[in-house]
Amino acid sequence: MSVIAKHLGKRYSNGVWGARDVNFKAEQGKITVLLGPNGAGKTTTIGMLTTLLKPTRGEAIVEGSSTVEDVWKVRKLIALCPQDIHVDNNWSPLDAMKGYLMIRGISKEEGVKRSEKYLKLLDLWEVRNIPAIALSGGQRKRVAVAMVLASGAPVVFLDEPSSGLDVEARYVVWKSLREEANRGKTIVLTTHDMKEAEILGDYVVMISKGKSVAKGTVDELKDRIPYTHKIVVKNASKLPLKEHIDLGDRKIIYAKSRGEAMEIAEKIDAKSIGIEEISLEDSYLYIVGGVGNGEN
Ligand SMILES: Nc1ncnc2c1ncn2[C@@H]1O[C@H](COP(=O)(O)OP(=O)(O)OP(=O)(O)O)[C@@H](O)[C@H]1O
Repeated sequence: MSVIAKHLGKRYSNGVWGARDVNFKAEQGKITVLLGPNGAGKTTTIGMLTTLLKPTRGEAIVEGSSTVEDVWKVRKLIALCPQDIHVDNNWSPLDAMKGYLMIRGISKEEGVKRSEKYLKLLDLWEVRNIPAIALSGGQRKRVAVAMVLASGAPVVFLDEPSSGLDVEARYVVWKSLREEANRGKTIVLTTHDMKEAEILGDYVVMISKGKSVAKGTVDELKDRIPYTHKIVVKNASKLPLKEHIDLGDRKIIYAKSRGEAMEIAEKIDAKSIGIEEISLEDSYLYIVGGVGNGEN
């Protein structure tokens, strides 16, 4: 099952372009991550891919079917975990899951089986009978993730599935998403968290100001930056070097090798200084910061 975005754009009725030109292909058995800051157009893109929003331009295609012309065909193939989740306050996680699966046409017996499996997988078994009003925000979020994974839909979209989760809960969600991808699901998720994209993304699509500006595996995206290491300087008011990125609490200088990084580091007088290999965040700053070439 594949998901294709082709020059996808959406202009809202107030004239704002939520997305301008998004292009990518999400493949079966892989986790495709749409990575971008607040307001980049990730939710708008997910809306078009899931038939909730009609594109103003371009095409969204799920397994060969257009999300505009074949709405119901597409809807049968997909499940969506939205950014803002609503679980009825009186329903327990177990009831909510069973109800959701029933609506999706899954038999009662199978629904119970799947609910149990995914509540355990998402570490919700202990709270399965507690009314949702008594759950934490993170537990509610995990209920929603459990629902879409249990749906059996071959294509799953998740809009910021781990925002608001603590470290432990994030790992639980990440592990369950990886298992589902390994079982052959096509997973498309959004995040603004570089670490999440780096850990989870088999394929990462960087979105900036409504456009997909770069895409590829994490390693491919890292190769777009002509550096291998960075010197991270904390609490330094001034640096003797002109070329650095100022991130407020940290200042970053890039180097083409560990040796070069060590040479630069020796010249800097600061209390806290470290040398690190470059990460996806550096690649993002390089590409989205306008130094790299845009791509579509
Ligand atoms: N219903 C709407 N009507 C008008 N403008 C909208 C609407 N929804 C989103 N926008 C605008 O479209 C742009 C993209 O928003 P979108 O929610 O898609 O971004 P995002 O990348 O998902 O951001 P976040 O990480 O904050 O969720 C923003 O400028 C936003 O203000």
